[in-house]
Amino acid sequence: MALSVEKWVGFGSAMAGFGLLWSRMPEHVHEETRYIISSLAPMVMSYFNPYEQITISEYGEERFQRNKMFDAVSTYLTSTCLDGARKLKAELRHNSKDDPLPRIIMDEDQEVVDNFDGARMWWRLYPRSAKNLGRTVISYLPGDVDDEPRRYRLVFHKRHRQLVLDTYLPRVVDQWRELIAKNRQRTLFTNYVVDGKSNWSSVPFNPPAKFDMLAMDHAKKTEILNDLRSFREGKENHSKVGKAWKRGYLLHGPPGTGKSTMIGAMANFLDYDVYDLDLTSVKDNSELRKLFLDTTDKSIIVIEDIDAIEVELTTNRKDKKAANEDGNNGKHHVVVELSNNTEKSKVTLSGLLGFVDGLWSACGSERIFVFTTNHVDRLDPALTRRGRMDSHIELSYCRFEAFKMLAKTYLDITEHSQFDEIGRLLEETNTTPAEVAYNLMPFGKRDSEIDRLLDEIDGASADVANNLTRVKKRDADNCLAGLLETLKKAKLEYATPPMD
Ligand SMILES: Nc1ncnc2c1ncn2[C@@H]1O[C@H](COP(=O)(O)OP(=O)(O)OP(=O)(O)O)[C@@H](O)[C@H]1O
Ligand SMILES: [Mg+2]
Repeated sequence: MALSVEKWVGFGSAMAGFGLLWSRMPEHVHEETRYIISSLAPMVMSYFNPYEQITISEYGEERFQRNKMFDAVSTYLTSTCLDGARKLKAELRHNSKDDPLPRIIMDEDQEVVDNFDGARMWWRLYPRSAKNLGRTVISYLPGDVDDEPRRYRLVFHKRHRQLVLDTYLPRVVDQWRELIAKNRQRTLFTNYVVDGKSNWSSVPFNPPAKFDMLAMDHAKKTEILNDLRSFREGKENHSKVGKAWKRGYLLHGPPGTGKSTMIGAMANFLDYDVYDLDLTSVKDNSELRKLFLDTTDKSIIVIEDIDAIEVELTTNRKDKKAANEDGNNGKHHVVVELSNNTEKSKVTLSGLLGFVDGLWSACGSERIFVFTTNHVDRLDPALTRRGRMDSHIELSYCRFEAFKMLAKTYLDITEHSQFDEIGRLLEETNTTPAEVAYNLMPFGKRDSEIDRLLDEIDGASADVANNLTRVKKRDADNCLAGLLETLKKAKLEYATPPMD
Protein backbone atom coordinates (compact mmCIF):
# COMPACT_ATOMS: atom_id res chain seq x y z
CA MET A 1 0.00 0.00 0.00
CA ALA A 2 2.86 2.32 0.90
CA LEU A 3 4.24 1.83 -2.55
CA SER A 4 0.96 2.69 -4.17
CA VAL A 5 0.77 5.94 -2.17
CA GLU A 6 4.23 6.75 -3.44
CA LYS A 7 3.01 6.06 -6.96
CA TRP A 8 -0.03 8.27 -6.57
CA VAL A 9 1.99 11.11 -5.20
CA GLY A 10 4.49 10.64 -8.01
CA PHE A 11 1.66 10.51 -10.49
CA GLY A 12 0.29 13.78 -9.12
CA SER A 13 3.65 15.47 -9.59
CA ALA A 14 3.91 14.08 -13.11
CA MET A 15 0.51 15.48 -13.98
CA ALA A 16 1.44 18.85 -12.51
CA GLY A 17 4.63 18.80 -14.60
CA PHE A 18 2.61 17.87 -17.63
CA GLY A 19 0.28 20.83 -17.04
CA LEU A 20 3.24 23.15 -16.75
CA LEU A 21 4.85 21.80 -19.91
CA TRP A 22 1.63 22.13 -21.76
CA SER A 23 1.23 25.74 -20.75
CA ARG A 24 4.61 26.37 -22.37
CA MET A 25 3.70 24.68 -25.63
CA PRO A 26 5.02 26.34 -28.76
CA GLU A 27 3.20 29.12 -30.51
CA HIS A 28 1.39 26.96 -33.07
CA VAL A 29 -0.78 25.39 -30.31
CA HIS A 30 -3.73 27.67 -30.03
CA GLU A 31 -3.59 29.87 -26.94
CA GLU A 32 -7.11 29.03 -25.88
CA THR A 33 -6.36 25.29 -26.14
CA ARG A 34 -3.25 25.76 -24.06
CA TYR A 35 -5.22 27.66 -21.42
CA ILE A 36 -7.97 25.02 -21.21
CA ILE A 37 -5.53 22.15 -20.91
CA SER A 38 -3.34 23.80 -18.32
CA SER A 39 -6.33 24.70 -16.16
CA LEU A 40 -7.76 21.20 -16.53
CA ALA A 41 -4.51 19.56 -15.42
CA PRO A 42 -5.08 20.03 -11.65
CA MET A 43 -8.63 18.66 -11.98
CA VAL A 44 -7.42 15.64 -13.89
CA MET A 45 -4.65 15.17 -11.35
CA SER A 46 -7.10 15.40 -8.47
CA TYR A 47 -9.48 13.00 -10.20
CA PHE A 48 -6.81 10.35 -10.60
CA ASN A 49 -4.96 10.95 -7.37
CA PRO A 50 -7.15 10.40 -4.33
CA TYR A 51 -4.34 11.36 -1.90
CA GLU A 52 -3.33 14.66 -0.38
CA GLN A 53 -0.16 15.56 1.46
CA ILE A 54 1.11 17.95 4.11
CA THR A 55 4.78 18.80 4.47
CA ILE A 56 6.20 19.78 7.84
CA SER A 57 9.63 21.32 7.53
CA GLU A 58 12.19 21.47 10.34
CA TYR A 59 12.41 25.26 10.01
CA GLY A 60 9.62 27.79 9.50
CA GLU A 61 8.84 29.61 6.28
CA GLU A 62 11.11 32.51 7.23
CA ARG A 63 13.92 30.06 8.10
CA PHE A 64 14.61 32.00 11.27
CA GLN A 65 12.95 29.76 13.74
CA ARG A 66 12.64 26.05 14.30
CA ASN A 67 9.23 24.71 13.40
CA LYS A 68 7.82 23.27 16.61
CA MET A 69 5.36 21.18 14.60
CA PHE A 70 8.37 19.22 13.32
CA ASP A 71 9.38 18.42 16.91
CA ALA A 72 5.78 17.51 17.74
CA VAL A 73 5.65 15.03 14.84
CA SER A 74 9.05 13.52 15.80
CA THR A 75 7.88 12.93 19.35
CA TYR A 76 4.50 11.61 18.27
CA LEU A 77 5.93 9.14 15.75
CA THR A 78 8.59 7.94 18.19
CA SER A 79 5.99 7.20 20.83
CA THR A 80 3.23 5.87 18.57
CA CYS A 81 4.24 4.29 15.30
CA LEU A 82 7.71 2.78 15.31
CA ASP A 83 6.46 -0.82 15.15
CA GLY A 84 6.40 -1.02 11.38
CA ALA A 85 9.66 0.90 10.86
CA ARG A 86 12.72 -1.01 9.66
CA LYS A 87 15.23 1.81 9.66
CA LEU A 88 15.70 3.17 13.15
CA LYS A 89 18.30 5.24 14.95
CA ALA A 90 19.40 4.88 18.57
CA GLU A 91 20.50 7.74 20.84
CA LEU A 92 21.69 7.62 24.42
CA ARG A 93 20.54 10.60 26.41
CA HIS A 94 23.00 12.71 28.37
CA ASN A 95 21.45 11.77 31.69
CA SER A 96 21.81 8.09 30.91
CA LYS A 97 22.08 7.35 34.65
CA ASP A 98 18.39 8.21 35.16
CA ASP A 99 17.36 6.84 31.79
CA PRO A 100 19.77 4.06 30.84
CA LEU A 101 17.85 2.83 27.77
CA PRO A 102 18.73 4.25 24.35
CA ARG A 103 16.02 6.31 22.69
CA ILE A 104 14.92 4.74 19.43
CA ILE A 105 13.86 7.14 16.70
CA MET A 106 12.82 6.89 13.07
CA ASP A 107 15.64 7.15 10.53
CA GLU A 108 15.58 9.34 7.46
CA ASP A 109 13.82 8.00 4.34
CA GLN A 110 11.81 5.64 6.50
CA GLU A 111 8.04 5.48 6.06
CA VAL A 112 5.63 4.53 8.84
CA VAL A 113 1.89 4.10 8.86
CA ASP A 114 -0.45 5.32 11.57
CA ASN A 115 -4.06 4.15 11.80
CA PHE A 116 -6.24 6.82 13.28
CA ASP A 117 -10.00 6.60 13.65
CA GLY A 118 -10.27 4.23 10.68
CA ALA A 119 -8.01 6.40 8.50
CA ARG A 120 -4.51 5.50 7.39
CA MET A 121 -1.77 8.12 7.59
CA TRP A 122 1.57 7.61 5.84
CA TRP A 123 4.51 9.47 7.32
CA ARG A 124 7.95 9.79 5.83
CA LEU A 125 11.03 11.69 7.03
CA TYR A 126 13.03 13.28 4.21
CA PRO A 127 16.69 14.11 4.81
CA ARG A 128 18.22 17.53 4.39
CA SER A 129 18.81 18.11 0.69
CA ALA A 130 20.62 20.59 -1.51
CA LYS A 131 18.49 23.02 -3.48
CA ASN A 132 18.69 26.46 -5.03
CA LEU A 133 22.13 25.67 -6.33
CA GLY A 134 23.57 28.51 -8.34
CA ARG A 135 21.98 31.37 -6.47
CA THR A 136 22.86 33.02 -3.20
CA VAL A 137 20.51 32.31 -0.30
CA ILE A 138 20.99 33.78 3.15
CA SER A 139 20.43 30.87 5.46
CA TYR A 140 19.96 30.74 9.19
CA LEU A 141 20.11 26.99 9.20
CA PRO A 142 23.04 25.04 10.46
CA GLY A 143 24.97 23.55 7.59
CA ASP A 144 25.18 24.54 3.97
CA VAL A 145 23.46 27.76 2.89
CA ASP A 146 21.67 26.03 0.05
CA ASP A 147 20.23 23.20 2.12
CA GLU A 148 16.56 22.44 2.25
CA PRO A 149 15.83 21.38 5.82
CA ARG A 150 14.66 17.96 6.89
CA ARG A 151 10.91 17.52 6.59
CA TYR A 152 8.11 15.09 7.33
CA ARG A 153 5.53 14.40 4.72
CA LEU A 154 2.08 13.16 5.70
CA VAL A 155 -0.04 11.52 2.99
CA PHE A 156 -3.72 10.68 3.54
CA HIS A 157 -6.81 10.00 1.51
CA LYS A 158 -8.59 13.18 0.55
CA ARG A 159 -11.82 12.06 2.21
CA HIS A 160 -9.97 12.29 5.56
CA ARG A 161 -8.88 15.89 5.07
CA GLN A 162 -11.17 17.31 7.77
CA LEU A 163 -10.27 14.53 10.19
CA VAL A 164 -6.56 15.26 9.68
CA LEU A 165 -6.90 19.02 10.09
CA ASP A 166 -9.45 19.12 12.90
CA THR A 167 -8.56 16.08 14.97
CA TYR A 168 -5.44 14.22 13.95
CA LEU A 169 -2.83 17.00 13.81
CA PRO A 170 -4.16 18.71 16.98
CA ARG A 171 -3.84 15.35 18.69
CA VAL A 172 -0.21 15.04 17.54
CA VAL A 173 0.47 18.44 19.15
CA ASP A 174 -1.41 17.59 22.38
CA GLN A 175 0.47 14.33 22.77
CA TRP A 176 3.77 16.17 22.27
CA ARG A 177 2.83 18.78 24.92
CA GLU A 178 1.84 16.09 27.41
CA LEU A 179 5.11 14.23 26.87
CA ILE A 180 7.16 17.41 27.26
CA ALA A 181 5.42 18.22 30.53
CA LYS A 182 5.98 14.67 31.79
CA ASN A 183 9.63 14.28 30.79
CA ARG A 184 10.76 17.84 31.26
CA GLN A 185 14.50 17.95 31.79
CA ARG A 186 16.01 21.31 32.58
CA THR A 187 18.67 22.11 29.99
CA LEU A 188 21.82 24.21 29.80
CA PHE A 189 22.52 25.59 26.33
CA THR A 190 25.70 27.15 25.10
CA ASN A 191 26.53 28.58 21.69
CA TYR A 192 29.21 27.10 19.46
CA VAL A 193 30.38 27.71 15.93
CA VAL A 194 30.27 25.12 13.16
CA ASP A 195 31.03 25.95 9.54
CA GLY A 196 31.23 29.60 10.55
CA LYS A 197 27.69 29.64 11.99
CA SER A 198 26.53 29.89 15.60
CA ASN A 199 24.21 27.31 17.07
CA TRP A 200 23.11 26.21 20.52
CA SER A 201 24.22 22.89 21.92
CA SER A 202 22.67 21.51 25.07
CA VAL A 203 23.24 19.26 28.05
CA PRO A 204 20.86 18.28 30.88
CA PHE A 205 21.14 20.76 33.70
CA ASN A 206 20.64 20.03 37.37
CA PRO A 207 22.49 22.76 39.26
CA PRO A 208 23.02 21.81 42.90
CA ALA A 209 22.57 25.41 44.07
CA LYS A 210 19.41 26.40 45.93
CA PHE A 211 18.57 29.78 47.35
CA ASP A 212 18.63 28.52 50.92
CA MET A 213 22.28 27.42 50.45
CA LEU A 214 23.27 30.85 49.15
CA ALA A 215 25.15 32.82 51.80
CA MET A 216 24.07 36.43 51.55
CA ASP A 217 22.10 39.09 53.36
CA HIS A 218 18.78 37.53 54.38
CA ALA A 219 16.62 40.58 53.53
CA LYS A 220 18.26 40.88 50.11
CA LYS A 221 17.65 37.21 49.41
CA THR A 222 13.97 37.53 50.36
CA GLU A 223 13.65 40.56 48.09
CA ILE A 224 15.15 38.64 45.13
CA LEU A 225 12.88 35.66 45.73
CA ASN A 226 9.80 37.91 45.84
CA ASP A 227 10.94 39.62 42.67
CA LEU A 228 11.34 36.31 40.84
CA ARG A 229 8.01 35.07 42.14
CA SER A 230 6.15 38.16 40.95
CA PHE A 231 7.92 37.93 37.58
CA ARG A 232 6.83 34.31 37.15
CA GLU A 233 3.23 35.20 37.97
CA GLY A 234 3.34 38.53 36.14
CA LYS A 235 1.98 37.65 32.70
CA GLU A 236 -1.12 39.84 33.06
CA ASN A 237 0.69 42.72 34.71
CA HIS A 238 3.18 42.87 31.88
CA SER A 239 0.56 42.79 29.13
CA LYS A 240 -1.62 45.34 30.99
CA VAL A 241 1.15 47.93 30.82
CA GLY A 242 2.27 46.86 27.31
CA LYS A 243 5.63 45.53 28.46
CA ALA A 244 7.32 42.42 27.09
CA TRP A 245 7.33 39.66 29.69
CA LYS A 246 11.03 39.73 30.44
CA ARG A 247 13.33 40.95 33.18
CA GLY A 248 17.00 41.87 33.38
CA TYR A 249 19.28 41.21 36.35
CA LEU A 250 22.78 42.53 36.71
CA LEU A 251 24.78 40.49 39.23
CA HIS A 252 27.94 42.24 40.30
CA GLY A 253 30.63 41.64 42.87
CA PRO A 254 34.19 40.31 43.25
CA PRO A 255 35.15 36.83 41.99
CA GLY A 256 33.91 34.03 44.23
CA THR A 257 30.94 35.84 45.76
CA GLY A 258 28.28 33.59 44.25
CA LYS A 259 27.13 35.19 40.97
CA SER A 260 27.20 31.97 38.93
CA THR A 261 25.85 30.06 41.91
CA MET A 262 22.90 32.45 42.03
CA ILE A 263 22.09 31.82 38.35
CA GLY A 264 21.86 28.10 39.12
CA ALA A 265 19.62 28.87 42.12
CA MET A 266 17.39 31.05 39.93
CA ALA A 267 17.05 28.27 37.34
CA ASN A 268 16.15 25.82 40.13
CA PHE A 269 13.66 28.18 41.70
CA LEU A 270 11.87 29.07 38.45
CA ASP A 271 12.42 25.70 36.74
CA TYR A 272 13.75 27.49 33.63
CA ASP A 273 16.36 26.43 31.09
CA VAL A 274 19.61 28.41 30.92
CA TYR A 275 21.23 29.78 27.74
CA ASP A 276 24.85 30.64 28.49
CA LEU A 277 25.76 33.03 25.70
CA ASP A 278 29.44 33.32 24.82
CA LEU A 279 29.56 36.61 22.92
CA THR A 280 33.09 35.96 21.73
CA SER A 281 31.72 33.21 19.46
CA VAL A 282 29.03 35.37 17.88
CA LYS A 283 30.02 36.81 14.53
CA ASP A 284 27.70 39.78 14.28
CA ASN A 285 24.38 41.29 15.34
CA SER A 286 22.36 39.21 12.94
CA GLU A 287 23.80 36.02 14.40
CA LEU A 288 23.02 37.34 17.85
CA ARG A 289 19.38 37.82 16.78
CA LYS A 290 19.28 34.36 15.26
CA LEU A 291 20.58 32.83 18.49
CA PHE A 292 18.05 34.83 20.46
CA LEU A 293 15.16 33.68 18.27
CA ASP A 294 16.25 30.08 18.82
CA THR A 295 15.84 30.39 22.59
CA THR A 296 12.65 29.10 24.17
CA ASP A 297 10.20 30.71 26.58
CA LYS A 298 10.78 30.14 30.29
CA SER A 299 14.50 30.58 30.03
CA ILE A 300 17.37 32.52 31.55
CA ILE A 301 19.77 34.04 29.03
CA VAL A 302 23.15 34.63 30.63
CA ILE A 303 26.15 36.68 29.56
CA GLU A 304 28.89 36.16 32.13
CA ASP A 305 31.72 38.59 32.77
CA ILE A 306 30.28 41.27 30.59
CA ASP A 307 33.01 43.61 31.82
CA ALA A 308 35.58 41.54 29.92
CA ILE A 309 33.68 42.35 26.77
CA GLU A 310 33.22 45.91 27.87
CA VAL A 311 36.98 46.37 28.11
CA GLU A 312 36.95 46.03 24.35
CA LEU A 313 33.93 48.28 24.18
CA THR A 314 35.72 50.95 26.14
CA THR A 315 38.71 50.60 23.86
CA ASN A 316 36.37 50.92 21.00
CA ARG A 317 34.81 54.04 22.34
CA LYS A 318 38.32 55.42 22.48
CA ASP A 319 38.90 54.14 18.94
CA LYS A 320 35.67 55.75 17.95
CA LYS A 321 36.75 59.05 19.45
CA ALA A 322 40.10 58.81 17.69
CA ALA A 323 38.33 57.86 14.50
CA ASN A 324 36.07 60.87 14.84
CA GLU A 325 39.12 63.02 15.15
CA ASP A 326 40.44 61.32 12.02
CA GLY A 327 37.16 62.17 10.35
CA ASN A 328 35.76 58.69 9.70
CA ASN A 329 32.68 59.27 11.92
CA GLY A 330 33.58 56.44 14.27
CA LYS A 331 31.67 53.98 12.15
CA HIS A 332 33.73 50.95 13.05
CA HIS A 333 33.02 49.79 16.52
CA VAL A 334 33.83 46.17 16.86
CA VAL A 335 33.31 45.10 20.42
CA VAL A 336 34.63 41.61 20.92
CA GLU A 337 37.35 39.53 19.47
CA LEU A 338 36.27 36.10 18.27
CA SER A 339 37.72 33.30 20.33
CA ASN A 340 39.74 31.93 17.42
CA ASN A 341 41.38 35.35 17.12
CA THR A 342 41.40 35.21 13.35
CA GLU A 343 38.35 37.33 12.80
CA LYS A 344 36.77 40.19 14.68
CA SER A 345 33.24 39.87 15.97
CA LYS A 346 30.99 42.64 14.78
CA VAL A 347 28.52 42.46 17.64
CA THR A 348 27.97 46.04 18.68
CA LEU A 349 26.69 47.64 21.83
CA SER A 350 23.51 48.64 20.02
CA GLY A 351 23.13 45.03 18.81
CA LEU A 352 23.42 43.88 22.38
CA LEU A 353 20.91 46.46 23.58
CA GLY A 354 18.49 45.40 20.84
CA PHE A 355 18.89 41.85 22.07
CA VAL A 356 18.02 42.88 25.62
CA ASP A 357 15.19 45.33 25.09
CA GLY A 358 14.82 46.24 21.42
CA LEU A 359 12.04 45.15 19.11
CA TRP A 360 13.53 41.68 18.80
CA SER A 361 13.48 41.11 22.52
CA ALA A 362 9.67 41.23 22.45
CA CYS A 363 9.61 37.98 20.45
CA GLY A 364 8.81 35.23 22.93
CA SER A 365 8.00 35.70 26.57
CA GLU A 366 8.99 34.71 30.10
CA ARG A 367 12.65 35.37 29.53
CA ILE A 368 15.17 36.56 32.07
CA PHE A 369 18.44 38.18 31.07
CA VAL A 370 21.31 37.94 33.53
CA PHE A 371 24.59 39.76 33.07
CA THR A 372 27.40 39.21 35.53
CA THR A 373 30.42 41.39 36.12
CA ASN A 374 33.29 41.88 38.54
CA HIS A 375 33.54 45.58 37.65
CA VAL A 376 30.18 47.28 37.52
CA ASP A 377 31.87 50.70 37.21
CA ARG A 378 33.38 49.70 33.85
CA LEU A 379 30.05 49.03 32.16
CA ASP A 380 28.49 51.39 29.69
CA PRO A 381 25.59 53.18 31.45
CA ALA A 382 23.42 52.44 28.39
CA LEU A 383 23.69 48.77 29.19
CA THR A 384 22.97 48.97 32.89
CA ARG A 385 20.28 51.63 33.07
CA ARG A 386 17.11 50.63 34.94
CA GLY A 387 14.53 49.21 32.60
CA ARG A 388 17.20 47.27 30.75
CA MET A 389 18.70 45.74 33.83
CA ASP A 390 15.66 45.99 36.08
CA SER A 391 17.48 44.84 39.15
CA HIS A 392 21.12 45.34 40.19
CA ILE A 393 22.20 42.76 42.75
CA GLU A 394 25.47 43.17 44.55
CA LEU A 395 27.11 40.04 45.91
CA SER A 396 29.82 40.84 48.33
CA TYR A 397 32.42 39.52 50.75
CA CYS A 398 31.49 37.03 53.42
CA ARG A 399 30.45 38.57 56.74
CA PHE A 400 29.28 36.83 59.89
CA GLU A 401 25.65 36.26 58.86
CA ALA A 402 26.72 34.69 55.56
CA PHE A 403 29.35 32.60 57.35
CA LYS A 404 26.71 31.14 59.70
CA MET A 405 24.67 30.05 56.67
CA LEU A 406 27.74 28.36 55.16
CA ALA A 407 28.58 26.63 58.47
CA LYS A 408 25.01 25.26 58.60
CA THR A 409 25.15 24.04 54.98
CA TYR A 410 28.64 22.54 55.05
CA LEU A 411 29.10 21.36 58.65
CA ASP A 412 25.52 21.23 59.89
CA ILE A 413 26.36 23.39 62.93
CA THR A 414 24.75 26.58 64.21
CA GLU A 415 27.24 27.38 66.97
CA HIS A 416 30.84 26.73 67.96
CA SER A 417 33.37 28.18 70.34
CA GLN A 418 35.37 29.60 67.39
CA PHE A 419 32.43 31.52 65.92
CA ASP A 420 33.10 34.83 67.69
CA GLU A 421 36.70 35.07 66.55
CA ILE A 422 35.82 34.03 62.99
CA GLY A 423 33.07 36.68 62.94
CA ARG A 424 35.50 39.38 64.06
CA LEU A 425 38.13 38.42 61.48
CA LEU A 426 35.55 38.30 58.68
CA GLU A 427 34.62 41.91 59.46
CA GLU A 428 38.30 42.90 59.33
CA THR A 429 39.17 41.16 56.06
CA ASN A 430 37.59 40.89 52.65
CA THR A 431 37.18 37.14 52.38
CA THR A 432 34.91 35.74 49.69
CA PRO A 433 32.21 33.15 50.38
CA ALA A 434 34.11 30.88 47.95
CA GLU A 435 37.19 30.95 50.21
CA VAL A 436 35.15 30.32 53.33
CA ALA A 437 33.23 27.49 51.60
CA TYR A 438 36.54 25.95 50.49
CA ASN A 439 37.77 25.86 54.10
CA LEU A 440 34.55 24.32 55.34
CA MET A 441 34.75 21.32 53.02
CA PRO A 442 36.04 18.31 55.00
CA PHE A 443 37.16 16.69 51.71
CA GLY A 444 38.11 13.00 51.64
CA LYS A 445 39.03 12.68 55.31
CA ARG A 446 35.46 12.51 56.48
CA ASP A 447 34.17 10.44 53.61
CA SER A 448 36.61 7.57 54.15
CA GLU A 449 35.96 7.52 57.86
CA ILE A 450 32.21 7.53 57.32
CA ASP A 451 32.56 4.66 54.83
CA ARG A 452 34.44 2.65 57.41
CA LEU A 453 31.77 3.39 60.04
CA LEU A 454 29.00 2.42 57.68
CA ASP A 455 30.72 -0.94 57.11
CA GLU A 456 30.40 -1.58 60.80
CA ILE A 457 26.75 -0.61 60.92
CA ASP A 458 25.48 -4.20 61.18
CA GLY A 459 27.61 -4.86 64.22
CA ALA A 460 26.82 -2.08 66.64
CA SER A 461 24.52 0.56 65.23
CA ALA A 462 24.24 2.67 68.42
CA ASP A 463 28.01 2.94 68.55
CA VAL A 464 28.12 3.82 64.88
CA ALA A 465 25.68 6.69 65.41
CA ASN A 466 27.85 8.02 68.24
CA ASN A 467 30.93 7.68 66.11
CA LEU A 468 29.31 9.56 63.29
CA THR A 469 28.54 12.46 65.63
CA ARG A 470 32.13 12.38 66.81
CA VAL A 471 33.48 12.46 63.26
CA LYS A 472 31.20 15.35 62.38
CA LYS A 473 32.37 17.32 65.41
CA ARG A 474 35.99 16.55 64.66
CA ASP A 475 35.46 17.74 61.09
CA ALA A 476 33.88 20.94 62.30
CA ASP A 477 36.79 21.55 64.68
CA ASN A 478 39.34 20.89 61.92
CA CYS A 479 37.58 22.96 59.30
CA LEU A 480 37.04 25.94 61.60
CA ALA A 481 40.67 25.78 62.76
CA GLY A 482 41.74 25.82 59.09
CA LEU A 483 39.44 28.75 58.36
CA LEU A 484 40.81 30.70 61.35
CA GLU A 485 44.32 30.16 60.04
CA THR A 486 43.31 31.45 56.58
CA LEU A 487 41.59 34.50 58.06
CA LYS A 488 44.56 35.38 60.24
CA LYS A 489 46.86 35.24 57.22
CA ALA A 490 44.42 37.35 55.22
CA LYS A 491 44.35 39.91 58.01
CA LEU A 492 48.14 40.15 58.01
CA GLU A 493 48.20 40.59 54.22
CA TYR A 494 45.42 43.10 54.48
CA ALA A 495 47.32 45.14 57.05
CA THR A 496 50.68 45.00 55.23
CA PRO A 497 50.99 47.64 52.49
CA PRO A 498 52.20 46.12 49.18
CA MET A 499 55.93 46.56 48.41
CA ASP A 500 56.81 48.83 45.49
N1 LIG B 1 27.27 33.46 48.35
C1 LIG B 1 27.64 32.17 48.31
N2 LIG B 1 26.94 31.24 48.98
C2 LIG B 1 27.28 29.95 48.94
N3 LIG B 1 28.35 29.49 48.29
C3 LIG B 1 29.09 30.36 47.61
C4 LIG B 1 28.76 31.75 47.57
N4 LIG B 1 29.67 32.40 46.82
C5 LIG B 1 30.53 31.46 46.39
N5 LIG B 1 30.19 30.24 46.86
C6 LIG B 1 30.92 29.00 46.58
O1 LIG B 1 32.08 29.33 45.84
C7 LIG B 1 32.10 28.73 44.56
C8 LIG B 1 32.42 29.77 43.50
O2 LIG B 1 31.36 30.71 43.43
P1 LIG B 1 30.79 31.34 42.06
O3 LIG B 1 31.38 30.61 40.92
O4 LIG B 1 29.32 31.41 42.15
O5 LIG B 1 31.42 32.80 42.13
P2 LIG B 1 31.31 33.97 41.08
O6 LIG B 1 30.85 35.17 41.82
O7 LIG B 1 30.51 33.54 39.93
O8 LIG B 1 32.81 34.17 40.66
P3 LIG B 1 33.43 34.76 39.29
O9 LIG B 1 33.24 36.25 39.33
O10 LIG B 1 34.86 34.38 39.37
O11 LIG B 1 32.71 34.11 38.18
C9 LIG B 1 30.71 28.14 44.38
O12 LIG B 1 30.77 26.89 43.77
C10 LIG B 1 30.16 28.01 45.76
O13 LIG B 1 30.45 26.74 46.27
MG1 LIG C 1 30.99 33.22 37.87
